[in-house]
Amino acid sequence: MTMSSAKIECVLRENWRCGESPVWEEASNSLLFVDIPAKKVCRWDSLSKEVQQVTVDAPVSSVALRHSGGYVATVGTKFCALNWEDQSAVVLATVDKDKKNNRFNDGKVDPAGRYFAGTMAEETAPAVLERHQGSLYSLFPDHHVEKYFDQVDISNGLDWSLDHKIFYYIDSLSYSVDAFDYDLQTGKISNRRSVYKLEKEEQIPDGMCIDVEGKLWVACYNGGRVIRLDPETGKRLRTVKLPVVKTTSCCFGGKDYSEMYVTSARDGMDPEGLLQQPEAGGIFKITGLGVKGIPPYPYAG
Ligand SMILES: O=C(O)[C@H](O)[C@@H](O)[C@H](O)[C@H](O)CO
Ligand SMILES: [Zn+2]
Repeated sequence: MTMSSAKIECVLRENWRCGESPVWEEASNSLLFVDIPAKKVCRWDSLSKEVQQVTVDAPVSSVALRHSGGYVATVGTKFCALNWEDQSAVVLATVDKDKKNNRFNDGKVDPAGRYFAGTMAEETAPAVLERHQGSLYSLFPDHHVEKYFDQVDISNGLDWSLDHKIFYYIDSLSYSVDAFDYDLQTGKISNRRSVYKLEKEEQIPDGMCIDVEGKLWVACYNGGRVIRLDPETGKRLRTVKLPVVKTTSCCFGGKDYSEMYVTSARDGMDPEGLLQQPEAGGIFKITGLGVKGIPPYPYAG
């Protein structure tokens, strides 16, 4: 089998501090993403190339579409509804009330419209933090929150298998991509196991998304790459390197979800690294991968 050759282009060079949570919004031909420490939710119009930004009052770690309009986002330790027009955020639920140093990290909506997101202790430097402080939660459509487990270091990438029977999850400092059995009816998870352990040069697993063939794409923080994994065999199928080392997350978007978008960070880089990687903190578009993605699910509440 020949692998199609990928083309990588930096489409936005605004040098975000920590770009994360890319989400394609088909209705507006836009890429949504966040800059966590800058407390910004951004929307890049792929046709006009304009970026709009909404600034919130705490680190914002993920954003998702909302069925009833607008978006939802994880801000600090709160699940919020975001109204783009008047730039307001309404709190839907708060987690980790006893953990003042915690914040949410990555989040994504499941195929039934529940918004999953996990927490972590705030970092003093990338991947330097008090360990085991995080938990994984989901916000149900009726706005109640369920907690799945605690003892998480850095709650990160997540997605669901195409048949909705498996939930994939990354706790970054475990250097593993894990799977759980998933019950879509109840939103319950069980039977945790590892499907892939990262190799040393792949560094820290961060954001993740699934493609139409059921294979997983994982952005490797400090590894400057996205890797494609077969969760059934545990084998890495492909490595696509990017011109920046702090690749944080990935999603499919564009026409028919045939393009991949990758976010990156510049926080934590020294002046020399920034000189060598002027596109650090940019948003990248990868075309010619030869495989498509699936549309993101909107929050149902
Ligand atoms: O965006 C995230 O997931 C974290 O908030 C970031 O700080 C880094 O990606 C992390 O340090 C890598 O492990
Ligand atoms: Zn992340």
